[in-house]
Amino acid sequence: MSDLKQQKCVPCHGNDPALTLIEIEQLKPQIPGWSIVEKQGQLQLEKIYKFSDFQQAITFTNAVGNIAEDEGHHPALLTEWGKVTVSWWTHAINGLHENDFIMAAKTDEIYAKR
Ligand SMILES: C[C@H](O)[C@H](O)[C@H]1CNC2=NC(N)=NC(=O)C2=N1
Repeated sequence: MSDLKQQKCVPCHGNDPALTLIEIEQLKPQIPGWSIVEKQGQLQLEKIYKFSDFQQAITFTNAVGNIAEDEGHHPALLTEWGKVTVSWWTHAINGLHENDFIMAAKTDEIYAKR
């Protein structure tokens, strides 16, 4: 399988099935440090990134927002002093799609290159 962070999100209109638990377990090793959490009955990818002040956290938040707009796939972002909590899931299917793993990998790349 090619590197997730090099992939583009595919349009998801709610017809695709959510990933199965087996598919999720197969993809998870490619996004180390991300947790699978269940919120309001939906599986989501979640990761907390650490920073040394608020400015760095908000700069990272904006960079993640920019790739979300580029890819047409949007996260939940909680920006606090010194940390940003990023959550990816696919609203259209109330669950996880490969797009979420692609975006998680791209989020890690932004953090690594900041
Ligand atoms: C029309 C538009 O592409 C859709 O509403 C997109 C926008 N961004 C999205 N982001 C996420 N995370 N899930 C979606 O289902 C979704 N749908």
